[in-house]
Amino acid sequence: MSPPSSQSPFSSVQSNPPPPPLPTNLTEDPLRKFAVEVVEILKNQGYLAYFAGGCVRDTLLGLIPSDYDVATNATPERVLKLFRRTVNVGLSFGVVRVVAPKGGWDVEVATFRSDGVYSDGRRPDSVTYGDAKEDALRRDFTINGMFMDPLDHDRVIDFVGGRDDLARRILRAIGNPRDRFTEDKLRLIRAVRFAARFDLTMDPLTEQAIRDMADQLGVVAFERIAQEFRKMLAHSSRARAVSLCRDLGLMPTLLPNLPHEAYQPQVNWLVLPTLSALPDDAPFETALATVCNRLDPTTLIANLKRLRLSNPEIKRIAWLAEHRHDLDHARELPRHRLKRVLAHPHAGELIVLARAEAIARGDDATLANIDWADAYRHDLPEGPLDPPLLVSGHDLVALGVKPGPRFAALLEAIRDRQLDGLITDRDQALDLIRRQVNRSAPGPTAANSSANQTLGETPPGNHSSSFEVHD
Ligand SMILES: Nc1ccn([C@@H]2O[C@H](COP(=O)(O)OP(=O)(O)OP(=O)(O)O)[C@@H](O)[C@H]2O)c(=O)n1
Repeated sequence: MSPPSSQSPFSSVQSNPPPPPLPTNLTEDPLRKFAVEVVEILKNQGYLAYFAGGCVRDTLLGLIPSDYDVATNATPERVLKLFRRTVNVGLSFGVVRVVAPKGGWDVEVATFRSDGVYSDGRRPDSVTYGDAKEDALRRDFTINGMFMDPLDHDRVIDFVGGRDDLARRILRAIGNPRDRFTEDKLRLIRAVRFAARFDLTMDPLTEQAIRDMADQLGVVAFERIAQEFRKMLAHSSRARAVSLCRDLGLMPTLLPNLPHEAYQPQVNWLVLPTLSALPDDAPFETALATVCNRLDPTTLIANLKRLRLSNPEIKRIAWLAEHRHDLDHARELPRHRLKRVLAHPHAGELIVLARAEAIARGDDATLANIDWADAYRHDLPEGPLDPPLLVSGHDLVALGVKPGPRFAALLEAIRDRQLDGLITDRDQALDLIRRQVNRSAPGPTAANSSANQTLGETPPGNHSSSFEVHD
């Protein structure tokens, strides 16, 4: 490591005009203020220190960075000594997390380095501390390879042409794309995420390298792939991201067993217009349910487990997938069934998904049904869906029903009728049971099996009541 120097080593670097003044919401950002303090402390000790990577890109795009990375020529050991609250997040890579004195904020400080061989296709086997230029050249894309000096009017230090590419909206790997992707295969999907998120055109060489190496994405741990996929699907640019994954051949690794059109560029795939029709802030679960729309439940769950989703996430997506068409004929659905769907915690998300699909299909009749269901949902009373039971198990015994599975089914059917607005008092409920018991005579066996058959869930669009008694 060269001795600390306060003189800029960047005289050979293309000198960029300082970016326009930062918007007030950025200068007031407490995380940025803390990151500037970190740079200041390093510089006061005679070290070089800059903002690096994604936070520079975001600032130049006028966005508020969600995190700040600082690159410096101070060794990790020096960084650990200079700051009181630190976490050693990757000493072998020269990375130290510096935590704000009162907590709440942290900034990763990394020593300028060049990476050794990447034998696992994900991380370098070793790193060598170097200078800022070497540190820029080891990074993935030109837009992510810039530094910024917040103490010198946000001067941009750009060894890789990132500023031009950002201005021309190009996503380009630094140096030879194949080398960058060979080093770290996760970059294959990061490229898609950045291109979609910032609406960038892919540089042809970078694009060709992704196409050629797409099947190597699978060497990366699924947790990491899933993190990237999740970020893509949670962002409003999700349709372009999924379309790029398809066009570049990444889809089979992300989600195997999708229908044929999910992997074939130029083939009409309804999922893409549906993703475009989702609201910008739709959660990633809604988007993933959209992408997986034609998977059978078992394959769907296998895919979601493979992506290492949590159980609540899997349940949420599986529920959306199971009920995705329930509202297409909402006006014709038995009320108890409609109310149960609409009272579900994810009903709002289901409406969003069903609406987007109807828009994508240009299906105005279905859209009208979904809008009607949405209005109906807002008119539903707050609080628990199920009304108080009008009859009890004792009543059923008194009426001659033998305890067993039929008990629960009969009580459920009474509730359904209450929800349908067909019965409102105890006498009506008792009468209904009496008639059901009489119908089921001559033998309890016949009665029980008929009740079991008819008291199950009614399929969507099926008009028959779940109770066998006809008014
Ligand atoms: N596989 C990777 C991951 C990261 N980086 C470098 O490390 C920086 C920080 O990485 P990360 O925080 O993962 O991404 P960001 O660029 O900050 O993007 P995001 O806002 O999505 O986190 C990147 O800008 C890039 O310079 C890289 O070269 N190769």
